Amino acid sequence: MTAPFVLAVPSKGRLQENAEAFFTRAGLTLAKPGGVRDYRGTIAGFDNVEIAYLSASEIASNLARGAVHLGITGEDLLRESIPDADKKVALIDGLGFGSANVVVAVPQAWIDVRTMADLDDVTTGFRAQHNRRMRVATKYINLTRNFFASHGVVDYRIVESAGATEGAPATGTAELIVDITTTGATLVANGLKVLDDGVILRSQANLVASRAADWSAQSLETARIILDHIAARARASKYKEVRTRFAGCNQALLTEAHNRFGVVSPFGGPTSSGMITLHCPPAQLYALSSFLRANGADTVSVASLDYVMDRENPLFAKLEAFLRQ
Ligand SMILES: Nc1ncnc2c1ncn2[C@@H]1O[C@H](COP(=O)(O)OP(=O)(O)OP(=O)(O)O)[C@@H](O)[C@H]1O
Ligand SMILES: O=P(O)(O)OC[C@H]1O[C@H](OP(=O)(O)OP(=O)(O)O)[C@H](O)[C@@H]1O
Ligand SMILES: [Mg+2]
Repeated sequence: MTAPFVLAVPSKGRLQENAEAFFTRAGLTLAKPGGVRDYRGTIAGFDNVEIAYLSASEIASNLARGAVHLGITGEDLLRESIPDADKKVALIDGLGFGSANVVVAVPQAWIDVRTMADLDDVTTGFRAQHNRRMRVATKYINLTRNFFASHGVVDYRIVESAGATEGAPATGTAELIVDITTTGATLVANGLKVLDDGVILRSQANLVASRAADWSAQSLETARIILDHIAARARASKYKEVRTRFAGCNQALLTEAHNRFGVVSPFGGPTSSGMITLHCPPAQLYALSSFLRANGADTVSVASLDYVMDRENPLFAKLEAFLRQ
């Protein structure tokens, strides 16, 4: 039997539910044959796919090693744990969930410290005055080093923190922190503020491909089918389907609709009786239907799309381009 194609899915934490819902929306039904506690799964209808349920950070390291072909994890974990990440993994698609920023935060009481340049001044002053360097609590060691270096900040040292990082300044184990934040509530609760230019990374969950995985012809074909499902769903959710028929519907009108509302006509121009099917960005639906009625349409119907299967698959194209590099 040939080696299976391995897809890594978050097994816990805040990415888990969203990741499972994402595959379901794409028409890929994940199943755990051994019950909820099983850390191996399958996709209904795929014989040769193995789902590996792992934590978000394990998914990042497995992608780097090539132990999984595709996986879902946070960009923060990829950039932190994989040196030269863009050579080892391809971020195929941002998924619109798991959004969080990796930030530099200092005590709110430091009213004169608003920017990284201000931080540079105080770290230098601190070292001169106390004869030791300011401490930065974080688990994002590599991101912190690179970001501080790019701002010329050198008088600091990192105190590795595995959890409750925001508490470090109050408990006296560090002067400032680098951590991930979404709502900012944890920072505020701990009397901290983000520096104005202190956003290191805007992260979200991504669908990620590994270069080091075993990309046999069969694995590539499996990836193509999985990405085809995902692309069809992504394409469908960008548009609503708009249908109408009226005598004055012509190519000039469609060109105007395209330019004004971002509308596309996937099946070509209107029929001889003026029948047309359009795809329209959701935010432009009312404006488009007003435009069509002003030009003679009596009725305009709007429907949601589940899937749009195009010949082109931009996600698979990205994977192929990455593996060719
Ligand atoms: N507010 C947030 N705080 C932390 N992580 C977030 C947040 N929002 C989104 N994430 C994303 O979720 C990823 C995993 O964090 P989460 O806390 O959900 O998992 P976890 O089970 O704690 O993982 P691990 O055990 O590996 O730390 C983060 O690396 C980040 O990409
Ligand atoms: O900006 P906020 O919306 O307040 O979210 C940020 C907090 O959430 C995360 O912790 P998490 O809940 O994952 O706990 P953990 O550190 O144990 O993983 C993160 O480490 C912050 O502490
Ligand atoms: Mg966590």
